[in-house]
Amino acid sequence: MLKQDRWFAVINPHSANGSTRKRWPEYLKRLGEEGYPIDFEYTTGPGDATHITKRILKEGYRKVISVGGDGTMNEVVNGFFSDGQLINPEAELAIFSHGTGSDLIRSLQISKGIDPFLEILRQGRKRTVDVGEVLFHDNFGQQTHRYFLNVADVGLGGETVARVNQQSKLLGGKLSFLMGSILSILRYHNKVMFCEIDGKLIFEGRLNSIMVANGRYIGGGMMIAPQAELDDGLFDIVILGDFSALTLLRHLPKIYQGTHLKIPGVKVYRGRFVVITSTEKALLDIDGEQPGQAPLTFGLLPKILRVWG
Ligand SMILES: Nc1ncnc2c1ncn2[C@@H]1O[C@H](COP(=O)(O)OP(=O)(O)OP(=O)(O)O)[C@@H](O)[C@H]1O
Repeated sequence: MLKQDRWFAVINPHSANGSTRKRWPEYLKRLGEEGYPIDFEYTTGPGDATHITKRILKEGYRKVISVGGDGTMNEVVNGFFSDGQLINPEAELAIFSHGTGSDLIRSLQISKGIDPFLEILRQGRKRTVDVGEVLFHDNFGQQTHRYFLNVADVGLGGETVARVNQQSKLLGGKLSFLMGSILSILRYHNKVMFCEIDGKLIFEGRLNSIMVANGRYIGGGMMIAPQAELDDGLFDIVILGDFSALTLLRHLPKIYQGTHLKIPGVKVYRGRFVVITSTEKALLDIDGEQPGQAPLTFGLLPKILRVWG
């Protein structure tokens, strides 16, 4: 079989608290038995999934599987691009979610596990989805950029992810993020931010956080942008206003259910270009990773990436 017809899996052995390394051989065997022989490589550390993906796409592979959590998927998506363009516009991504949080597959309405994954391969269903791009300052103050499929946010989410990712996620994604969120809500101070959408200043003042959403879920299952569509060519921008910690904690169940948009102080907009600045240090979260901080400039690449599922 030619490289372009074979699947290549990029595997983060460290994901799901290390269980991915233990279980991959059994999944590989099953995939082979079902008629899907798979080439693969384990990542060796943060950022490696991007390098591996770029390399194999340049070698001629076209079908890539991300095996790990949301962080791995984000790194793999970043590997589809080089010099601001897709390395191969025909390339395709399948997501075998084996992490703790799994917010992207919630947005794609894919279930976890080898059987639903095999079903996706058998059915051959694909969607062409939008990809977000954000320019930001990394934690050393250098300007850099990153692509994302799901949700990027600034403010409380950035602080929560920084906290949760420093700890083990042995309690599972949902509980780890819930506890991280509660601790962060109690310690966080709302920040003055300015938000411009498609050239118009739509918000200036003190607020809790701004979500720039392509998908719907963050934080291990909070439906933060219930109306977002992965392929509508637009971001849903959700602003959580100047809430006190107690008010936010009271509303937390509504955020999990996606019924928070009617709460006074929550605002939703749609747009394609978003600029966010802050007078204070405001941390960025991209697909569950915390790579830097504001100022942020977002753009959307409409219907650009082929995803199985
Ligand atoms: N070989 C490796 N060793 C250690 N860390 C790695 C390795 N490969 C990748 N990473 C890093 O592991 C981090 C977590 O990965 P990932 O998000 O896929 O798993 P998770 O935390 O279990 O899942 P989720 O984000 O869905 O909760 C990422 O920041 C990634 O860069």
